[in-house]
Amino acid sequence: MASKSKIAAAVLGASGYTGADLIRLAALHPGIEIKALIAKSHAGQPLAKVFPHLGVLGLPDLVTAEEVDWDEIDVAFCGLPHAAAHQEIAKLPDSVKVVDMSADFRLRDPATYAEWYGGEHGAIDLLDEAVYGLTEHYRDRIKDARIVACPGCYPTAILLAMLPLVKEKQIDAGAIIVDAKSGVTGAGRSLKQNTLFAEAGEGLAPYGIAKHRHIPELEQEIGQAADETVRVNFTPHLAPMARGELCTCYVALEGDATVESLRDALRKAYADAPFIQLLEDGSIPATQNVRGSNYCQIAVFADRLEGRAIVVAAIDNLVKGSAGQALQNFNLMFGFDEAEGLKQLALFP
Ligand SMILES: NC(=O)C1=CN([C@@H]2O[C@H](COP(=O)(O)OP(=O)(O)OC[C@H]3O[C@@H](n4cnc5c(N)ncnc54)[C@H](OP(=O)(O)O)[C@@H]3O)[C@@H](O)[C@H]2O)C=CC1
Ligand SMILES: CC(=O)N[C@@H](CCC(=O)OP(=O)(O)O)C(=O)O
Repeated sequence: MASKSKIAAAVLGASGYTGADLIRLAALHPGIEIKALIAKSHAGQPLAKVFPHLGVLGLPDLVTAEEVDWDEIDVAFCGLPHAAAHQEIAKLPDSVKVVDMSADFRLRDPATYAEWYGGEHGAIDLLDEAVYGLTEHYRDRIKDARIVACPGCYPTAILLAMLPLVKEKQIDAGAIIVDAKSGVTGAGRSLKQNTLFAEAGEGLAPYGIAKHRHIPELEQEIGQAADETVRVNFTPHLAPMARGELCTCYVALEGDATVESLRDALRKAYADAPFIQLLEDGSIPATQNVRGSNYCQIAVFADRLEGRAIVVAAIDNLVKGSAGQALQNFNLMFGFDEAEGLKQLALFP
């Protein structure tokens, strides 16, 4: 049993990459007791066998969701593939709060979900109660939510960089062009040809050009901030590294906006944000500066093209882009300091 002062947590998808990083972080959180680790094909195995680096924690073996006594669980962190996530979350009792790292509750319009995710949403009734979990922009709503839908890793970095500029009308919300790179852990732990070392290890290639499923998520959030329908140009690339995400955003300035006024907008938006690091001395955001940490580095640069600027954001896809942000949202939902359990710095170099 969890001691009364601790929140009892279950991790759905404990044999996946987001699940593993969630366990790594949550196990050291003073207010959490991890009570159940849930997997599918790995159910029945000791955690130490699935992830030897987590064996030192002495946590229970992996089980199926059916084996868990959900009356004992206060919160479920969900690191399941989309579609499977909403099916499993719909089975949980209302007494369990949910921090979902999948895409299933991010899009508010079920028709948009069906269009981009290749199938009808099977838990539409739960969509209404889900709050978008971009912590820095939804704090008040996250505090009272039962289900929090953590953003995708690319949208996390891009929206953190873009939303303050859109809200302050510093940039044209309908003319944002994003060139993004992700490490291969972004694709999960299951075997895929394009993430084999031989095929990803020494190359760089775009994918999902003009049709990646993070586009509707970006358009939903940027459109809401701009109060108009927008289209976003977004091209992700698979980069030869395990972790990390770098998003370079090319923007058109509005009115008399300048590089300085863009920096002012970001400074104002993130004055009280413990994990946003604004680089204003010419330093360049880089994945190696945030690796293993919950920080997002953002910097604004002048463009040689008149009336334009370049905004660069870097995160670790498995921390700020999923498990770290999930824990940050958990902290708000359960009344902890937002940074509890997340204060470690990047593992550099
Ligand atoms: N990787 C990343 O950088 C990010 C991922 N996400 C999202 O988080 C979620 C998890 O991603 P990630 O950890 O990378 O994925 P992985 O492929 O590494 O892990 C998936 C996990 O889900 C379990 N699983 C797979 N299919 C089912 C099913 N049908 N029913 C129940 N459990 C199932 C697997 O169990 P088993 O191994 O036992 O079969 C495994 O534990 C996804 O929705 C992803 O889109 C979000 C942000 C960033
Ligand atoms: C490298 C890679 O494949 N990345 C994943 C994004 C992972 C992520 O953050 O997003 P979701 O939660 O929406 O899956 C992709 O492009 O689909």
